[in-house]
Amino acid sequence: MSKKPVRVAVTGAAGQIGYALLFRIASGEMLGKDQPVILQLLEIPDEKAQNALKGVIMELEDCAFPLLAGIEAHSDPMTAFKDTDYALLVGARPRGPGMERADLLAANAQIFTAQGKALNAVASRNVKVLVVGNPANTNAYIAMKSAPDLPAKNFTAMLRLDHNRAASQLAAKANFAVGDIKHLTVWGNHSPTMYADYRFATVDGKSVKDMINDQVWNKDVFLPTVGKRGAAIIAARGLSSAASAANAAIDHMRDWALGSNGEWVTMGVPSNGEYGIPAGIVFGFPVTTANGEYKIVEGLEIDAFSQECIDKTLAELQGEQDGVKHLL
Ligand SMILES: NC(=O)C1=CN([C@@H]2O[C@H](COP(=O)(O)OP(=O)(O)OC[C@H]3O[C@@H](n4cnc5c(N)ncnc54)[C@H](O)[C@@H]3O)[C@@H](O)[C@H]2O)C=CC1
Ligand SMILES: O=C([O-])CC(=O)C(=O)O
Repeated sequence: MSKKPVRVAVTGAAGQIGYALLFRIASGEMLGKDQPVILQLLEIPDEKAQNALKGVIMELEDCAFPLLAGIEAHSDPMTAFKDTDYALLVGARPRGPGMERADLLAANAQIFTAQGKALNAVASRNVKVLVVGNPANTNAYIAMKSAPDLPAKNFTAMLRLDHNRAASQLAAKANFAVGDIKHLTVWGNHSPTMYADYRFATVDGKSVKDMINDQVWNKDVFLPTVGKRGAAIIAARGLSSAASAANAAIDHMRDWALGSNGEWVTMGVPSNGEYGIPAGIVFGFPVTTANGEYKIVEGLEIDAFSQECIDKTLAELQGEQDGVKHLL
């Protein structure tokens, strides 16, 4: 018997990430090749954006995806999020050259109070929320705080792009296949302060740290390369990363919904006090996922250098949160 369709809301659906994301969701890459989906697409109530959304919908129709059980266009989050099971909050202003993601807070924060309230009012009580719009951790925090009737744990931020970037840099450095790396993580904020940590990573049971054995490369090359990759892409493309961001969003939601088979993945999730991160801060952690739930990997040793990195990214997140207090 075929499965009942689930509802997937995507905001910013006519934007560049939206264009790289929707077709993959509709083809079953996110929730499985046996899971029908109804897409609930939100764009701003502006003629140009709504027209662009119509065009995207025409293309989705023209793909004749067997799993696409319905498509809706919306201009109001209160209708877009009705009964939604999954919400991918992508719609927000991207940064341009010379900006940091935190510079977007003023422009984007209000989007996430409104959308948090709408999710609180009309979404499925089990909705799984992924915030992609930047600054992603703090926007997820805002949405979570604006939705007091939904479980806080259901609000997550995207650090998977950073995780994937780190895996790729390590594979190139130590000459292994990128898909073979296990136990990698990225701690903290989706910003240049993030701490990509390969101390526990292995390939075929061998330690990646031992294979590389170069703390200077870690500190002076690897961490800045991963941390500033978004800016490097903006400098090269004139636009922020879109296909790789969409791919990371698919990875994040797929693993959350379908499980990571014991493997670590990185998700930005509200802390419960793990590793000394104050409760409620949306922080990148190593997690494993099973049965639609994630679990933070606990008990890892944090050495002095790692603690310094974690403290730095935490301080930045606390500063961002202080800056949005008046909205909550
Ligand atoms: N967390 C991450 O790893 C990444 C995050 N991003 C962020 O994702 C966001 C979207 O990026 P792009 O798709 O490249 O931008 P874009 O400008 O191409 O598209 C954004 C779309 O969102 C729409 N939008 C704006 N406000 C909205 C609202 N209140 N409700 C619904 N739709 C709304 C716009 O009309 C536009 O069509 C940006 O904030 C960007 O910085 C981008 C890459 C990676
Ligand atoms: O850097 C940006 O502004 C877009 C983004 O978040 C990324 O590519 O990591």
